[in-house]
Amino acid sequence: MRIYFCGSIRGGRQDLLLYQRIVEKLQTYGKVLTEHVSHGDISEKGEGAELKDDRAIHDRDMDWLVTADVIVAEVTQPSLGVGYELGRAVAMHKKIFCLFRPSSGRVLSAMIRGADSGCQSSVFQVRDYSEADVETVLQEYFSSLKPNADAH
Ligand SMILES: O=c1[nH]c(=O)n([C@H]2C[C@H](O)[C@@H](COP(=O)(O)O)O2)cc1CO
Repeated sequence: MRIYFCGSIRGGRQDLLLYQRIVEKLQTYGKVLTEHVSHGDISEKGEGAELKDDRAIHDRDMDWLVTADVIVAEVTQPSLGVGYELGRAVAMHKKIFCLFRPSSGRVLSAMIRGADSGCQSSVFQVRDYSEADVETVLQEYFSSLKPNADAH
């Protein structure tokens, strides 16, 4: 399974340690295309600071998004890039799982929460969770996916 993980970079790196736990868990289900989002050496300046120009980052990520079987996004730390990736993924009819921590004190954007139709089979799902439960929540989601998603 090809998994595209979305997490804040220029929106702020406060949740980096949690992204690392998420990516580690996701790697037990398949290939994480955007593993770099969890790398501690990428600051809130982004990869572009040393490595790549912004167009190269955008085009590479969109190519990965096209090939992804499922998108997992940690949406607690607001990020324009994550919002953009999710909008593009919706247009591609991808399966999307968003994770939000109410304990942050933030209120999730209506454009993300409102994209979840509320039914369990929705292709766009938003899950409220607490940090301690992140692995369990991911396990529940991946075991609910149809077996043919594993074919890649
Ligand atoms: O350097 C980067 N590399 C990269 O892959 N991204 C992608 C992956 C992340 O899920 C998302 C983060 O967007 P933002 O930087 O606006 O928080 O955009 C974003 C940046 C910087 O904007």
